[in-house]
Amino acid sequence: MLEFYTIALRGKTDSVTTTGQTERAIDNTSQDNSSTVNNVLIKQLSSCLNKLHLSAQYTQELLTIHKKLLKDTSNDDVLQHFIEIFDVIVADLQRERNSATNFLTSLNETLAIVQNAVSKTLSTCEKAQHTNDLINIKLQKQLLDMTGSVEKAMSLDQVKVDINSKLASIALTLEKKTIFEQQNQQALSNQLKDMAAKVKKLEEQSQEFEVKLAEQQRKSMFDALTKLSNRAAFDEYFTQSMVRFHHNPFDLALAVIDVDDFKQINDRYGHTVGDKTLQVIANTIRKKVSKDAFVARYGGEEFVLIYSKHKKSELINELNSINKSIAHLPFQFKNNKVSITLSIGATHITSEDNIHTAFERADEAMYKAKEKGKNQVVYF
Ligand SMILES: Nc1nc2c(ncn2[C@@H]2O[C@H](COP(=O)(O)OP(=O)(O)OP(=O)(O)O)[C@@H](O)[C@H]2O)c(=O)[nH]1
Repeated sequence: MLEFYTIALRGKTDSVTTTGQTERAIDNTSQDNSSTVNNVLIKQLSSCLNKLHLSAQYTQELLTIHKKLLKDTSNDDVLQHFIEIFDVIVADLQRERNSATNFLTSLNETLAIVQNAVSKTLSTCEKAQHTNDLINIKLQKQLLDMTGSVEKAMSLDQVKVDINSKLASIALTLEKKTIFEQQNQQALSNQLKDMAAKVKKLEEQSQEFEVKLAEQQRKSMFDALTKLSNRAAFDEYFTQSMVRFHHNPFDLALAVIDVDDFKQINDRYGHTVGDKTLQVIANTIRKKVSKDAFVARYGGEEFVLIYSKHKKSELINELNSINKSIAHLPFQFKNNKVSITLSIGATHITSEDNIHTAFERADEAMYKAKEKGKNQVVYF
């Protein structure tokens, strides 16, 4: 993004300089410059957008604006679309922040309620202990009283009367003690039930959040337009494959596919047709490619494949077959039959390779295929 801003600023300064000059100065050369700057900016922005993972709603909005951006060429339009794109990105970041903030707030509230319930339960227990101690003291006093009365009694009748009255008091105290204990137990059990419900709610909230995070993580690895894995998923898969390869070498191969003259499709038939074409190409590659190969949209009209079990000749055969399938697709735009071809570069990974050298070699092979007239596979 920083890189992108720098280019944007440079583009803007250039355009400001030219507007202050004479009419002749704003000639074809400056228009060419401005359009080149716009193209560089759009390319840079497209690459930044490919790395962004917004929600479905905002991805759709982004795609719509991106389409307009590719179509409109005037400086004002391009600038306006850039602003719209930034607005969408900011809105999505705000949404994500709100959703995380809401979850954390509700988690905090529930935790506070649970903490409150725990201290209430502890204080109820302490109070109950205190009341129990008081009742026990009272009972001990009543028993002591009874012994004293027996000692002080002058006749058996007086002993009988005294003992009966003291026993009645003791029975009353014991009855109170039982009632108190029952009530206390009920209150404790209610508080525990309440607490269990709160903890359950907390668990449910955490699970919901986990599901949301997993879903977001899953979406962040897919390309919204073609439904293939995206560049982030490719980077992760390729890095892991490289680690496995260097640990224990196997037939690891990489293919870079670029659609030939795709700009013409956009320019002649519009970006919606361009998008649909990319979807059809992606679906065909997905159907034709071996089950164990990994397929991703690298960005724009570029796709990448990673193979783990193909030797050179099998690999080239499969890539040629994919190329043929695409070339035979019956595209028809505005009553024109159009044939679409691919330039494909492929290479096997060697023990000297890292992810960059391997990718560069496959990319160079793809450019070689373009140089040699496109619609072919080149293996380096
Ligand atoms: N419709 C549509 N077009 C896209 C998308 N991403 C990139 N493009 C377009 O793809 C085109 C790529 O053009 P170039 O890089 O000039 O390449 P090309 O026309 O395929 O020419 P060669 O590579 O030389 O065969 C540009 O016009 C981009 O605007 C997309 O998501 N949808």
